[in-house]
Amino acid sequence: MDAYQSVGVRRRLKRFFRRDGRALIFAMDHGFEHGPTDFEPVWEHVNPRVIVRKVMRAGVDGVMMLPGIVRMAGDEVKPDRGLMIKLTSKTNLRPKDEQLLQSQLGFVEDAVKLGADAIAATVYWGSPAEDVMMRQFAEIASYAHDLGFPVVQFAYPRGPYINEKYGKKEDYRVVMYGARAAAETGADMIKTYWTGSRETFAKVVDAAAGVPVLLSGGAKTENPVDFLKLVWEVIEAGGSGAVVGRNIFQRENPEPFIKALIRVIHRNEEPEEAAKAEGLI
Ligand SMILES: O=C(COP(=O)(O)O)[C@@H](O)[C@H](O)[C@H](O)COP(=O)(O)O
Repeated sequence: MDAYQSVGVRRRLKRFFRRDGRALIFAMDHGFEHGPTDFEPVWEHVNPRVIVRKVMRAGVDGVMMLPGIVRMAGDEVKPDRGLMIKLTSKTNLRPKDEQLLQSQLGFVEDAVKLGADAIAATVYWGSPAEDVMMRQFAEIASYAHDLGFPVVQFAYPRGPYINEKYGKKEDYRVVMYGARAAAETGADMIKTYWTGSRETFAKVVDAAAGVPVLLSGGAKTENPVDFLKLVWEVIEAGGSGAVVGRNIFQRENPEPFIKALIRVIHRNEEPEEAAKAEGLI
């Protein structure tokens, strides 16, 4: 028989994924991590209740937020969607070299009290502060697993040595390394960068050895079809979906865009076809 906790981890993880094993998750930690200027393109979305209501209506599978935003807008998250609460972050206000550390800003108990279905933390693999973030992740994961909660790792290679050795943090060799390190540290879901091609992203998925790998959205693309194409490549590479923030909340009318993303992720529709069906082109 399974330990009780294993059942909890599996059940909660399923709240994010549809039967196809894929998910579209809305990310909204930007007010803290990038600053409220990220919301300026569509200022009404600075209010989490407004944007969360829209993304729920459009059909996202889950949301990711920091604890205080869950307190403000958690009631808007429908009970049949996954709620991911992230317990580490950093502001953009720190001195640059200290931005290679994410600090813990909440505790597993807080996430449990707020009704989390999964608990997330970032590790900047290769950062001078890697040791601190590894420990944070280990402590969060150990306690969360004990209580039956899955853990999500934002596995981001980042730091001066990576730049020196690989030229950029999106080099597939380091993204793949980060994904592997996430799997080896007990992550139940991994969020990471796009590596630039289907072939290289497929290697990242392989390196994660069965732990679902989701794309971290990135900056908004002017042409919505370009982002749909990117997500299409992720799915073709064996990725399990995407965690998307700016490409959703920086659009004046995010609902048809989300519906098009759902068509690509869950119905295997080609990007142009999905965009046409939702009136984006
Ligand atoms: O991971 C984050 C920031 O990463 P960054 O330091 O900007 O590379 C999160 O703030 C976001 O949740 C994540 O980037 C997803 O949001 P978008 O990139 O799609 O806006």
